Amino acid sequence: MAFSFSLAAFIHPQLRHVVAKMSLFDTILFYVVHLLDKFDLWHRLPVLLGLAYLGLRRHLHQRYNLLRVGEVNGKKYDTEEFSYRTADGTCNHPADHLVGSHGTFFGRNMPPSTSSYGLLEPHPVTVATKLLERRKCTDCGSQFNMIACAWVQFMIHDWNDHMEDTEQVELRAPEDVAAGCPLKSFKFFKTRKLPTGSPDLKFGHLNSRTPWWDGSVIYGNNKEGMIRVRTFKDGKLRVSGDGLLEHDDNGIPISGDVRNNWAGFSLLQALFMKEHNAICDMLKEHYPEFDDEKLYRHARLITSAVIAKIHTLDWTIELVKTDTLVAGMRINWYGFLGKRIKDLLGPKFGPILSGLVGFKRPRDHGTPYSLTEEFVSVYRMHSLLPEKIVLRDLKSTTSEDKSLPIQEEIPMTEMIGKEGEKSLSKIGIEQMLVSMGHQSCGAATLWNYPTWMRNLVPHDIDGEERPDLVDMAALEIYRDRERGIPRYNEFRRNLLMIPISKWEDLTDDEEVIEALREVYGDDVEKLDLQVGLHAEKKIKGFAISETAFNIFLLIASRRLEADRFFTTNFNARTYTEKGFEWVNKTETLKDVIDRHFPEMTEKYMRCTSAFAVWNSDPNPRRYLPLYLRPAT
Ligand code: HEM
Repeated sequence: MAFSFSLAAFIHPQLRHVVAKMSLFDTILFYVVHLLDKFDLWHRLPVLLGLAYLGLRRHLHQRYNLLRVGEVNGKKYDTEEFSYRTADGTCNHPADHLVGSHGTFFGRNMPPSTSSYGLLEPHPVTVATKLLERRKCTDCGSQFNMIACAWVQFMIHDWNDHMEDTEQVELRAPEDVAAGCPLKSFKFFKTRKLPTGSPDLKFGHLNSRTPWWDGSVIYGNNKEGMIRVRTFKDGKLRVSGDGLLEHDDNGIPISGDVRNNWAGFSLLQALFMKEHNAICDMLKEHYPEFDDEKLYRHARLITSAVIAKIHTLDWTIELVKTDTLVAGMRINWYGFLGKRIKDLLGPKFGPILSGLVGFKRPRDHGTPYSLTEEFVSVYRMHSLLPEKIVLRDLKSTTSEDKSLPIQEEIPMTEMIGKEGEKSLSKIGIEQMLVSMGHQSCGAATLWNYPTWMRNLVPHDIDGEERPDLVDMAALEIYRDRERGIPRYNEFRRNLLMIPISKWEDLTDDEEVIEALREVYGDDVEKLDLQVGLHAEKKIKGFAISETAFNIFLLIASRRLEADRFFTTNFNARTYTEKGFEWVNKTETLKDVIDRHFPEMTEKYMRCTSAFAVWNSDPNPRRYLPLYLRPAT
């Protein structure tokens, strides 16, 4: 009794209630995680111990942070007949054809906010003006470049977008900040809110994109979208002669997703449509009996797996650049025993030893797959976008460190939407790709929200420009509140993380603390999630906050392990022998770039990953095996 009392006293008072709902086993795991959190220790541990911490934390999130929103009442179907990714994301879950399809509910990682603060408390435009708007562009150094920034939008447009209502809201800038705001007021559509029919979470929002990692950003989210991009010849997609996207008569790109596009995003769409077409050529050569439909279906499976693999083994490793995370992400794909053993023996030894990918059945931990409201919030990374694109002169000779002289600086406003498409076609795919490779992207910090996004022309779902401009910085604060996302401290408690009790727990930056006090007083509970995520002290090597990372830890695994085409059907039988080989041989974005532009990285890239700044140093050679390394 005395023992359990003293243990309870060890837990942060605001987290004691979470233990009440846990099993004894989970309570013990939670104590271990909490102890390491108290001393801010896990990321300083040697790789193996750090991995053990992440394993325990992920287990707890799988048990306590997956909430079902609404019922999915699809049918059972013949999984053999549907051994391909459908246009609208149906027929992936083995027992319910609707799970994860276009137009289903977003799930949740935690209950909606319980705070009593109003939608306008403090006013979103005040938060945007005093804490978010960029003062001067802070970049990510050599860690992350503009390809990495475009990549994350490329992923978001594969996974999620909220359906809108037909009713509009208007936000007016409060008088004391209005003079500093490009828009004194702006209008936008409410998020569409629907009853779920379930007693716990009564309302929910619908996802207009298929949440599976199915490449819908290039293939579309339904049948009409798919028809738009296909040539219906040899399985191929429509790509223009200059290697970029084709456009319709209104100047809108032909691609799976065209909303709020910019040149870098379109470029990645074009690159992976080319990848799809190259896969079609390869398949046709080896399987001449395949018709257009069969070529398309197999090429889609293969391309989607290549994208998922690059995100897991290349992009994420650059985002959270520590030895522990390199090991963790590789274990997600290949397992603890590594690539060589998996290639040799197959995924025989379960998810930890052989990886989540190829596991014999998908796992959803009792909650049907969807992406979540909180996942969307932690991916609000518009501060990665710069004020201008720095174009490099490819005609000049590179210096020894592969640096290139600057040819021109183009404001981002000329790189977005239809105008951006025109700029890109003048620049061309190669110059744009190399230039993006050489430019560092913005950092996820306060006072770094792009100024041009405070009077942005948003698109509708068809890529048409809307008449009402929006202040995105303020809109994002409003969106989280409107969707019931808990504020920062409640969000952390729900993620079993230690909440802050004073501003100094969040940051050492005096200037930031002063500004937080000006907007929120001393009430740390009022702090908006976005502000907290951007203000939080970062773990060494992390380009994002630890709070955001904990959502990634859960969902990055879930996107793989819940998907039939990354588990039961991740094999040569479904992908074809040659297709499976294609996925196995592609590890990084550099591999894809090398395939389509054979001389580019050799000539212009010095660093190891195509997501780092290209003229920066490659990763140093390390002799100690990864699992034996001390903390980074
Ligand atoms: C030029 C580039 C971009 C433009 C013009 C743009 C614009 C927009 C707009 C207008 C919205 C909808 C706002 C609303 O009504 O709620 C949005 C949503 C969003 N954007 Fe971007 N964005 C860009 C790049 C990015 C990047 C680089 C990221 C990084 C992850 C990103 C992440 C998101 C997310 C997570 C949402 C919320 C989606 C949802 O509601 O489900 N965007 N963006």
